[in-house]
Amino acid sequence: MSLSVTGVSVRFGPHSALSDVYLDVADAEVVAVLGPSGSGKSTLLRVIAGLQEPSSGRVFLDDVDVTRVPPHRRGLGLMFQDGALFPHRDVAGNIRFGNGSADVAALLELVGLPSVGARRVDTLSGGEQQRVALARALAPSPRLLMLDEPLGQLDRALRERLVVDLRRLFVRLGTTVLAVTHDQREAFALADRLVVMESGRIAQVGTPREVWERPASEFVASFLGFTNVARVKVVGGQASTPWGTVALDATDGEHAILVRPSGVLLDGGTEATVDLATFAGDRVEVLLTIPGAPPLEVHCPPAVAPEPGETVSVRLDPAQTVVLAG
Ligand SMILES: Nc1ncnc2c1ncn2[C@@H]1O[C@H](COP(=O)(O)OP(=O)(O)OP(=O)(O)O)[C@@H](O)[C@H]1O
Repeated sequence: MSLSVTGVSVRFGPHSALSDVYLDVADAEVVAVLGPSGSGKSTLLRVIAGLQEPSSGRVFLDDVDVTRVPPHRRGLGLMFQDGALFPHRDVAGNIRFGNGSADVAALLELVGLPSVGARRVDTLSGGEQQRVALARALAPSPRLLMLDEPLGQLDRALRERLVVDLRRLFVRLGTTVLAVTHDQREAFALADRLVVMESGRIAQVGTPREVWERPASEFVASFLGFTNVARVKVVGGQASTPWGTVALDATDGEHAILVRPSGVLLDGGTEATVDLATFAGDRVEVLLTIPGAPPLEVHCPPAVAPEPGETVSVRLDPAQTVVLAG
């Protein structure tokens, strides 16, 4: 099922939770909605589900205007944070709730939990409960599945395992999926395309690779965890950054740039002092200080990483310096 949101705004009194949002999702596409707390992610999902009336704008499912259609007649599968399971009922009873004719055994097989149908929900682990909630959302055979923090409360290792299962399941079912998450790694692993939200507006839409390689703005770059962001002046293809000059393919004038941590080379140039070195498995994340400049993050292979207090000299790799739009 395709989805189209056109010009949707939601106001709560003087506060705008969504401002003029446009979004198209193709049939069978998996889209993740990312953004800081309060940026409007849940409100967007609630508008699409019919749980929140927009102040203006429209929602189309397969090109049919459903803006005034009640939630239960939109044919969507919902797995929302507040749609918790009934802990004292058994798994089958939870899945059948509101889905009388559901094939419980087949749904449990689908989410990788065969033979728990008779178990009480409160005897299942957190990860198993998430799978049951997913089975319940899939029970009406929705053509658009909407998930709000599907792996919300789980620990990192379990999330990473389940996200792979989810991705496989969505590909197999061919369901269109819109999933809200605040976890960018989860979004990258799950989605064909990402929507990054900022204060009720869409800050960027693109494939995970596009968003990672070319963040559209300083906001998106910072949200993705990049710290080496600065406003620079470009003259004749040379950018003067607080950390030294670098060749930059941009017009003369002011630009916002991002230097990837792997694009800071420790082989000559501006002198810097190592402030912090944090071991992160396959790399060491090093924070450098240059007098008068913001901190500069660099990722080094563990074998060659400098120690705190050491002096190094840095050079910026033009291939890893990106111009940001906003
Ligand atoms: N019913 C409501 N009444 C008033 N304000 C609301 C209501 N629902 C949401 N808001 C406000 O709208 C903004 C967007 O909220 P929303 O829940 O969509 O954000 P979110 O991105 O999903 O955040 P989180 O990641 O914390 O869940 C917030 O500032 C929130 O306080």
